Amino acid sequence: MNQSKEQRILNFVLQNAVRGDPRSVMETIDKYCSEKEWAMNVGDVKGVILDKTVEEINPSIALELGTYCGYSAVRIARLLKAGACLLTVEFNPEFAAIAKQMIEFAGVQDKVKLLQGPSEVIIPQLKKKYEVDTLDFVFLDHWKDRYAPDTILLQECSLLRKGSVLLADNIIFPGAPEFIKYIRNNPRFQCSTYPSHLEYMKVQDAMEKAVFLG
Ligand SMILES: O=C(NCCCOCn1ccc2cnccc21)c1cc(-c2ccc(F)cc2)cc(O)c1O
Ligand SMILES: [Mg+2]
Repeated sequence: MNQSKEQRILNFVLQNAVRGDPRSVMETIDKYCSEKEWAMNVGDVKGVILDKTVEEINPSIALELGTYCGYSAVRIARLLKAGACLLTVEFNPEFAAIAKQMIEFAGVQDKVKLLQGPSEVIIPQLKKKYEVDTLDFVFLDHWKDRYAPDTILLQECSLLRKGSVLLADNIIFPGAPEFIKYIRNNPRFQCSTYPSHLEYMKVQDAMEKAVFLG
């Protein structure tokens, strides 16, 4: 049975990156996906916006929706302080299996908890099953039509507190129009837009940051 693109990305990392070195894993994925096969990692350009946001917040507890191959999980986890944790949610079991290996190879597994399933099921479980109080940071990078309903669900589950920061990928391409309409007109969020480019392409994209005001 021939390999998936995601398996080829993982194999390239296992053969070319330095075990235990998150920066090496990120660079190797970016090299493969810019030179050989495009893939929907947040990438090295938007990745800098993600880095700056994580460093500014210095979260104790972060949630990522959309793990994929684990690129942004490695990217976020490498910046987390001792004792901090990233919960990352992946719907697709094959992608989750790839990401688990990627996260372990990078050596950040002690900071990352990978949860496989749909966000609408997992978000309501975060408090009781995963012992979350409130989230300091949420990175939205999953189905673009789930950004708005999941932002509402996070509020309904009391998972946001005054100052919680959401960062959403792809608000230009593929786009998340319902989310933008919801969040920019909502007095409970302070929004800012970070124009950028689609991963590995010269196509315009942007990230949206939304601070929950409580
Ligand atoms: O579609 C994208 N991401 C989402 C994946 C599925 O996510 C499903 N998924 C993952 C957890 C999770 C939890 N609950 C429900 C669904 C859940 C995505 C797509 C593109 C893109 C850009 C140009 C193209 F020509 C084609 C595609 C770029 C991106 O950066 C993306 O992030
Ligand atoms: Mg994305």
